[in-house]
Amino acid sequence: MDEFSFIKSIKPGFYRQSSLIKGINDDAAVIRPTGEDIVTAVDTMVEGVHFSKETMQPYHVGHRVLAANISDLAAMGSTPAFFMVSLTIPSSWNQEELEELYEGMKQLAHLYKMDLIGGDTVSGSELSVTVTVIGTVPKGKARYRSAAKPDDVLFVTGTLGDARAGLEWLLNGEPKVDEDVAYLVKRHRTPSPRVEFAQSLVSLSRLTLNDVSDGIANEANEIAEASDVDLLIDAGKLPFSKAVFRKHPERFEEWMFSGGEDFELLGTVSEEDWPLVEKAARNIGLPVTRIGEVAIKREVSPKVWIRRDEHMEVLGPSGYTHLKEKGE
Ligand SMILES: Nc1ncnc2c1ncn2[C@@H]1O[C@H](COP(=O)(O)OP(=O)(O)O)[C@@H](O)[C@H]1O
Ligand SMILES: Cc1ncc(C[n+]2csc(CCOP(=O)(O)OP(=O)(O)O)c2C)c(N)n1
Ligand SMILES: [Mg+2]
Ligand SMILES: [Mg+2]
Ligand SMILES: [Mg+2]
Repeated sequence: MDEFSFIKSIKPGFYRQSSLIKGINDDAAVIRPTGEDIVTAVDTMVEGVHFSKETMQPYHVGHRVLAANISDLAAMGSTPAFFMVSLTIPSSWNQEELEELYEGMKQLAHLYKMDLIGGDTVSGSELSVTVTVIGTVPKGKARYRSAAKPDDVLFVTGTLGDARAGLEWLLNGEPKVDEDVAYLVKRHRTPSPRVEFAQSLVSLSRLTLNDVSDGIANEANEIAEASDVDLLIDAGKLPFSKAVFRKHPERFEEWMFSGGEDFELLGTVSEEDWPLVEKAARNIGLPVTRIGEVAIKREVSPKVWIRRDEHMEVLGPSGYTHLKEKGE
């Protein structure tokens, strides 16, 4: 199948968003804004970096790459609307696998009423999928990393470290699959972006959000730096699943900080608004945990501190980093 018949095969039969004027089949797509602010983000998944044929089937790659992008929209408080897909295809991937990859995206697109409105297709040496997402947010309601203020409550949704534990089993696990393994692998392969949670907080006047892609050690430092404040995290309060505790009692704490790919939301909110955050989470059946607080900077540069009993230590940005220097 050549490039043009491939594009024909993935072109959606209908569009869901009324603001779309032109979708696939011209030089570019056209959207007519409805008065809300437009939010956009892009993330890439590359074979050998974000997945391998051992860790994911094509369906999971499709799901994971769109979920990672939707997660960035969620972290801005935005409602997803459109996505575009740029594919580099190696000769080792066949037509059926590519269709499965699109099927993984389709399921999520359906859930969030998103339209596929364009993309690009080239051949290359390994599979790379780049997804661009476009969403909307009511004017002035985008949720920035720079919004944290001293005395805010620091919170996180869901549980941490599960995706890393799922990856561990996929790479080094024993063949036996029990309920815990199935749960952890699912968390790695088909993460759920926390869109509804962020949307349900739209009435709050001030809220900080950042999604957990690299690990909270990185994301907490991003909030501290952007807001020029310190964050204090109570190590004993970090939320973890029974599955990760049972399978990796020695390693799960490290993975909660730097495992990454959980796609939960880390955020801060005023003490006064914290009960509204708890209520919003309860309404959609998503756990949210108060894990610490925001404080005035102790030193010149903003820092994240981990509190264990009465002992405090600095938490550096130890999550996943691309382009590491040699020897690191
Ligand atoms: N190659 C690039 N060119 C331009 N902007 C980039 C590039 N890589 C990352 N960015 C921008 O840098 C910021 C941080 O990126 P990243 O850490 O990947 O965010 P996230 O972890 O939320 O996906 C974002 O605003 C992103 O758009
Ligand atoms: C085979 C394989 N090895 C290692 C990992 C771990 N890993 C790869 S990328 C990544 C971090 C998240 O990806 P990134 O591109 O940094 O996302 P962003 O922060 O831009 O959203 C992690 C933990 C993996 N998922 N699969
Ligand atoms: Mg990114
Ligand atoms: Mg992000
Ligand atoms: Mg991201």
